[in-house]
Amino acid sequence: MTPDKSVEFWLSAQTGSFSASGQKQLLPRGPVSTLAARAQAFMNTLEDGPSVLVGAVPFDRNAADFIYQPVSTDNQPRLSSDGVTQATLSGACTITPAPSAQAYGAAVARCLQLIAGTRGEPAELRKVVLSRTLELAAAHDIDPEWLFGHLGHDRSITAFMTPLPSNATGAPPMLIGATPELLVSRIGRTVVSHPLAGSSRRHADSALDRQSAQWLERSDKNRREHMEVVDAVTEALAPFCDDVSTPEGTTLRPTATMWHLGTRIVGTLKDPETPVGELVNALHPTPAVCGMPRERAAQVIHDLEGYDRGFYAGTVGWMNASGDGEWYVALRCAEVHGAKARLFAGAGIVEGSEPAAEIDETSGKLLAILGALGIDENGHLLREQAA
Ligand SMILES: C=C(O[C@@H]1C=C(C(=O)O)C=C[C@H]1O)C(=O)O
Repeated sequence: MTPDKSVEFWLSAQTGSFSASGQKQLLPRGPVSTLAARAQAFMNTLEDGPSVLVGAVPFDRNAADFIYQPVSTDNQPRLSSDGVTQATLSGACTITPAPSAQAYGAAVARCLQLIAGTRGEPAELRKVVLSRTLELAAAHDIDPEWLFGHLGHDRSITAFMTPLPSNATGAPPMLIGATPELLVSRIGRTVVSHPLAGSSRRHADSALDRQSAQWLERSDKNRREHMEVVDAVTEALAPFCDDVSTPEGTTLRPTATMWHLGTRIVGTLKDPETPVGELVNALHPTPAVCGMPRERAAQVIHDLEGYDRGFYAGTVGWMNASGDGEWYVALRCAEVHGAKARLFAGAGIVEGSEPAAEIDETSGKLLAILGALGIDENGHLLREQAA
């Protein structure tokens, strides 16, 4: 089944898809620290409509989220892209990298100096996730459902689409993406988080592809970076859960364009009343998208990136009156508004990172959304893909 125009919110995972139509009532907006309390107050006074909230939390913990009660919700099998025929944007488009790849490389180099400069200090910087963006201007409006529909080609990811706040009248901006990363889910007492950190590119040639995966598995730098994220998530969940464990250990997680190291972390709530909003607050943003220590890394991101991430590297999901919910990290995504889109990708910078490799890694991550748009990083049309 292909996306329905009246639907504004979609999450389409391997296990099935969840969609929500219409916006009935906005949750009073606020920072993530008050999310659980606002959601609770909302549910307590709810008179009609679904007892579900959907939407997005921005990267900045102090910025206001955009979460609402929809008019109706639906659960279906995973969306397939089978009916989606037009494979590329129609007409010419231009892409302006912001920053340029070269300027991004310089920011990575600066970041490495900052990391080295704090070595030995009590709160030394160990990791900063730096991102870059591509500004796309198309000849015609980009249809959010069309783009979302194309993301279903990659069955390893969770495709998402959610509206964003807007001052203007007309269709709101949408955040649309193909995330491989679960921030946290809470169903009953079971809590799951599946952080990723450590990446290498996929290749069409199968021998090269295998080599890239093996390199990642054996890379000490990536393993260390990954374990630090796993430790941080485990520590953040520990106060809420009895037995936090990693049943499968660390495994290779492929998407269509990237290899990642991933670890599924599972716990059982001590207090069955703990709602998912409280867990989102405890975890967001993890070092997979911000860095370590969190506040110091967030400051470096603010100083070096030079733009507001908005909802990129935030979290997108749903929660209900029982406190259940699923929240994914908003990655491999674009903010789409009319004929314009802004695409985002970042990479974790640690001691030993190399600017050229981080430029290449972010290019690989951008391919998730560029491929769905049918263009390359320069805005050139890719060959007509099989739909
Ligand atoms: C920041 C992004 O990805 C994150 C960073 C990763 C890394 O540095 O290895 C891996 C997966 C994600 O947690 C992104 O896709 O923009």
